[in-house]
Amino acid sequence: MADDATPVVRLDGVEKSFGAVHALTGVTLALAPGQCLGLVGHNGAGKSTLMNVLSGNLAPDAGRIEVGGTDLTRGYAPHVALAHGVRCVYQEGSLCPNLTVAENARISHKAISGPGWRRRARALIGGRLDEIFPGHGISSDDIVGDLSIARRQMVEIARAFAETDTPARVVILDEPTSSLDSVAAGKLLAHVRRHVEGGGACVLISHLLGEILDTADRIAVMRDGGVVALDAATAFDRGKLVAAMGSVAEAAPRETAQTAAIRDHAPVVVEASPPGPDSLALTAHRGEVVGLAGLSGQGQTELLVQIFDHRPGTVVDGEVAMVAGDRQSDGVFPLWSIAENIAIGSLRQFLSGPLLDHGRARAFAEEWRGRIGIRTPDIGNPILSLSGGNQQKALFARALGSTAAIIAMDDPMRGVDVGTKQEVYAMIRAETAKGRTFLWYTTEMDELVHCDHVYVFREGAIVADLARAEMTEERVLHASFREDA
Ligand SMILES: Nc1ncnc2c1ncn2[C@@H]1O[C@H](COP(=O)(O)OP(=O)(O)OP(=O)(O)O)[C@@H](O)[C@H]1O
Repeated sequence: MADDATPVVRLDGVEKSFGAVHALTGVTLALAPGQCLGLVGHNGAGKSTLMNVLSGNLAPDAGRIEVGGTDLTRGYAPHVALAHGVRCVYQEGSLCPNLTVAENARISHKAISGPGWRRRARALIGGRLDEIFPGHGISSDDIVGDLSIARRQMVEIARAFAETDTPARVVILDEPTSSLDSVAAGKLLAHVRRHVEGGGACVLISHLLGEILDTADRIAVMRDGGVVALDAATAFDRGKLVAAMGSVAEAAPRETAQTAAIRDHAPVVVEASPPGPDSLALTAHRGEVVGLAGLSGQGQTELLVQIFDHRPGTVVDGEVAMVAGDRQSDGVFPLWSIAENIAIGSLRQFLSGPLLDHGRARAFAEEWRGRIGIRTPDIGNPILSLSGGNQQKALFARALGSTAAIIAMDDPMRGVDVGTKQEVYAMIRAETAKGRTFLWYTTEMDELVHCDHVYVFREGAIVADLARAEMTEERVLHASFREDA
């Protein structure tokens, strides 16, 4: 780490507003070569907006942008940022779904052109994927839209680190591990360290404070559009970060005794079985929190969808609501308002004869905005005006506000800040006390403590059923890999 070197990037007094929302209120931040800067803050704090300014996608209302000691403020744009080696892995993904992995690599590497470009694009992206995520299972000829969200995230990351005519001087990673399981996340974070130790620079945005503390050299904490703390990573611990972000204390996992009693209740999902050979079957009781774990893409989402759809062969006693993890593809209605996105899960409650009572639907959404803390000046604004984490909160509100007895959650905490997570965990506990059942697929190992028991998935089958008392990260990982692998 070279603290005294010329900053590779310097932002000075950057301001940005969207109508009444002051997303950035005068941010000054420098990044040295050979440094990983961790950036944390609550949902809507301004992290993505700041990175969109740095990558040239948003013009600031005021302030200066310097790259490599040169003032580039006037005319700064994505192609200027790229030409100066500033790369960005976007939270919502920026790949073209109808193109192949290699074609997507070609789009951001214009130096690959002329005869044989396809072969070179394949080699470029394939090589980076092999280096960062060995065993990734992605072909350079795969159509991006056919890949799981985790694999799309891997391609996006490999593309940002790939180098042709300009080196990757600064790689901005906006919640890069949100869809990766713990094994793939570990590979990425090890690569980030290799990158900075080789003289590159990274900005790492994450709501997983452990990975920030373990990976970053310096940490900046943002709150309400400004940087409120900035220091060496060693000066922080989890508690200090949480306090600087203005978040709430952590909820305790529920008692094992409570868990045992639930098994006496009637099952609401009976023997739901994924198609994999020799699979155990999933059973969930009234008032139970059932975890689905394992490496990502092992059939967890497919089983949730099977239960959500009440497909033949699955006995489900009650209505099911789903919280989508891949919010861009399966969750938000992008042309609708925040209020409409929340109320759509409960429309029957708002029927007045054959007509919809819009006033009641809006009041319902307004109530949920307060309960789950969606940061917006107006619930009638478009859903896409919300930060990523706040969009995810709207999806929670849609499911929790419905009358469904069973809530299926597909890795639902992607992009949700630590404070909100604690509030959602508490809401889940309160709802189970009223008899609701939760089926909860998570790629965050820490969340499994909130489950009564956990099914571990491997290659489309359930291979283990771990009770709370016997659940450790080691056991989950052990079951996630084949004995002979
Ligand atoms: N295009 C936009 N139109 C209107 N408001 C926007 C737009 N983009 C961002 N905002 C607002 O700016 C504020 C900062 O959003 P930003 O996405 O930067 O937050 P964030 O810290 O990245 O949050 P998260 O952790 O949820 O990703 C939020 O209040 C958000 O609603």
